Amino acid sequence: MTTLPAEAATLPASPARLKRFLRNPLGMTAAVILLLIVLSALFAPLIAPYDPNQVSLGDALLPAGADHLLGTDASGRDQWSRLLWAGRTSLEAGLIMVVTAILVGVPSGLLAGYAAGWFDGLASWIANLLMSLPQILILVVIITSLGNGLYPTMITLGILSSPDLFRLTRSVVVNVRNELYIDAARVSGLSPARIVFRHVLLVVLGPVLVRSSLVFGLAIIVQSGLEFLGFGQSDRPSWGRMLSEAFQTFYRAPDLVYPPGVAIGLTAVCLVIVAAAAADTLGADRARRRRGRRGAVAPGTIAGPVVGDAVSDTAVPDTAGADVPEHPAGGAVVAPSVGVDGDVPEAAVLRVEGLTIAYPTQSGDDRVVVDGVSLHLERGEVLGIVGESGSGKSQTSFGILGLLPPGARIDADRLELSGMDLRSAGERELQGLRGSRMAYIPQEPLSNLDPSFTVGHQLVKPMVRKLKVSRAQARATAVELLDRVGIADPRRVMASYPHQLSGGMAQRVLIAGAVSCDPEIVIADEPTTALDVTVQAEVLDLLRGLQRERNMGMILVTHNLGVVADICDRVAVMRDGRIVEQAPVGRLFADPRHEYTRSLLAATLEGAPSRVERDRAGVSR
Ligand SMILES: Nc1ncnc2c1ncn2[C@@H]1O[C@H](COP(=O)(O)OP(=O)(O)OP(=O)(O)O)[C@@H](O)[C@H]1O
Repeated sequence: MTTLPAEAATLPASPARLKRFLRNPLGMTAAVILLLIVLSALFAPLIAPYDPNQVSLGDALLPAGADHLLGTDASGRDQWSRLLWAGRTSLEAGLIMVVTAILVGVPSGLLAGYAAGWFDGLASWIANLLMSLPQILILVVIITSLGNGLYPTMITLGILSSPDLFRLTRSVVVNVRNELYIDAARVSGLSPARIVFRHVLLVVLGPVLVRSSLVFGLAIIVQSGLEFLGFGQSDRPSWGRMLSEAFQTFYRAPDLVYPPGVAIGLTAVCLVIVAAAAADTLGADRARRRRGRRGAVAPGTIAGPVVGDAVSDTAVPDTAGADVPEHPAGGAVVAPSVGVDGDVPEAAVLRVEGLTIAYPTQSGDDRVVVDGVSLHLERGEVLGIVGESGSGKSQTSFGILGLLPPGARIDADRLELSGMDLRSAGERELQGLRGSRMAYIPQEPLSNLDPSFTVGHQLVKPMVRKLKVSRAQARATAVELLDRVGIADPRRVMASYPHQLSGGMAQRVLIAGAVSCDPEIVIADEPTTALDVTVQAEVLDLLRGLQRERNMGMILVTHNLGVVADICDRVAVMRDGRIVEQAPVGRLFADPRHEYTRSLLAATLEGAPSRVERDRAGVSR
């Protein structure tokens, strides 16, 4: 998670995507045919030589000729004019159905997939119910009670086909919501609604558009079928009605079935081909991005673990900052931590006292994962939190940021940022603090950038929103920041997408984003774990440099005592949710007092004598 990839207002320009689509000859041909069909329907009043309903019994069943391009029907009506006008009805019908299906299916799918919980259960149940209902029976009931107008019929059909889009949207959102860049957006202080509109909707858009074209084709076929069966308005020509009428005179004029039949078939087939070509284009795009994420690792960097692992490893919360529930009075909070926080200076920017985080278990007891942790952070200070995996380092960080998942119970005697009590802050207030006063730097740089937006977008938007500066100002600051974090060609990188960056570059971008709104504290959670050793040292130097320049308080979560020795002022050693020892770095390395600290140091030094022992032996460092 990070403060950075918060917002992006527009869809990224995608000339490459368009080019790929244009290079697909089948898709292009189908798109052109569709366009001609739509234009001819739109301009029917101008193009059609006759009134489509003008009966002239004297001209009945005339063959195709100069006067009547496609001949006439049994009532002497001009077939070409009827075909053009009928296109309007059929396309309008398709549009009504597809728009209804989108309006019903997509928002509900977004909400169900993103918020989950009871709404997901209810919406999925309704979708299953709609899919199991006999649709033709429902249509007959609707037509009988509301009449056979185009709107009631097609809206009903739209509602009946919305479960398809609901399921598609929901499944895409369920996948996307676990992406780290969505967590990053939460840390940056975006509300759930903004996250959905800025980040999730964009990912859903492609598959939904593709599926909607198929629904459109289906709508035209279904509407034609209904007209063929005699449902529909007799005063409005449609392809289905033309087909039905042609069948009535089939033995006398069999050719009359061709124009409406070809129009229905051609439109439906073209829609399917365009949908398939669009799906191919988007699929190639996604594959490229995935390859990019795995492969866009520059020489000297290594790819990190897969996203899913990263999420579980770091126990990233899975929903936007839930309201922080109280720890149950007298709950299963075990003995307080034996860690020592020393004297807390009045100027401390962050004060945490007795922080306890617990999760309910199936047996009904609480499992305490952070147990009475007390720590503080001054401006300009770097506090390292070290400890083995699962010791509660990340949970402590998320507790401070107010980003624990639902179900987490949190309690603290004190939790203050510059004197502000975070325990009583509401979710909106916390959203306001995250990304501006409290920033976060994650361990998975590439996964924490939204692949859909350029680096520039992802740097500029949070500044515009949080600092209320103009886009131009934010852009200028972003370029300066990229330059400061050691990116060689900031303007080019601003226009790049995350898959075009190496892991080290992406982490520099995230660091630039984290400090862009001048936070009071930065929490860096294993910021160098996914990077190559050579890049690690540079990134640590960068972090230390920025932290000093901007006088920020920084919490550095790490497994690595070497990193602590390099850049931390104080260090807290965690084990099993408790701080077992907390001391200035020099003291801790020279004179580790807790047995666990000594074992950590011994493991780090791989059997080498401790500094105390070396000092005693007169060995200089
Ligand atoms: N949502 C959750 N529900 C229940 N337990 C959780 C949840 N998230 C984390 N935990 C537990 O909390 C404990 C502390 O996890 P945390 O992620 O803080 O460890 P960590 O020290 O940061 O480890 P690592 O260095 O591997 O990231 C772990 O035992 C973990 O299983």
